[in-house]
Amino acid sequence: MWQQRLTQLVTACHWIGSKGWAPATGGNMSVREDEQWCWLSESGRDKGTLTTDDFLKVNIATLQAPSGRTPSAETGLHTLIYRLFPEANAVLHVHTVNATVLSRIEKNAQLALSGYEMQKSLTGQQSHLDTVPIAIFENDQDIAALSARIEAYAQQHPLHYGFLLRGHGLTCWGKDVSEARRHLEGLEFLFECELKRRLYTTE
Ligand SMILES: CSCCC(=O)C(=O)COP(=O)(O)O
Ligand SMILES: [Zn+2]
Repeated sequence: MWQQRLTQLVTACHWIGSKGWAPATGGNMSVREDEQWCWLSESGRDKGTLTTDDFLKVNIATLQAPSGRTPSAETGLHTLIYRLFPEANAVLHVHTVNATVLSRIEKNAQLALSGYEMQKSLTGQQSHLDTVPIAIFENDQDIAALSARIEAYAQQHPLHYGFLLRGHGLTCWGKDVSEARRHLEGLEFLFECELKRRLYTTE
């Protein structure tokens, strides 16, 4: 099961690379093996050309990688998502221009998406008339501190689909690689629309 997920993740990484969403080694990706373990991209790799050998088995509770190799610098965000959301089986983190810029233009702690048909690309969304809040967290080089802030937020608010790191990028997830890809592509489309709307209108 997880082996198939990992193969699908490698394909997703190549797609992300072809879109230019993981420039200059930015981004990281993972899939869950089970309750205890996940497979995370090795730190510092070009994420658009990864193979299955570039993913490291990581303990979700301890963040340890038995191989001794170094998993993503943002391992703590992936393991947090697997701990918080038992239904999440794939996590994608990207550095898209739209996510990076929009998260700086929006000064609030949430980006409110509404009025877009493409909101329905997000699981459970049924109408453009609803508002989908996407949390924005201040970026932090201290990933343990950032994880603690995200965990505290998640205890008070619903946290669906993904979150933005201000000036950094988007982290999103799904019940499988296919759903995580749809959330990524849907959110990225919505971010681009929202950026353009803000450029061309004053509302
Ligand atoms: C030039 S990318 C800076 C680090 C980062 O934000 C990222 O997503 C990649 O880090 P990793 O350790 O996963 O390669
Ligand atoms: Zn990053």
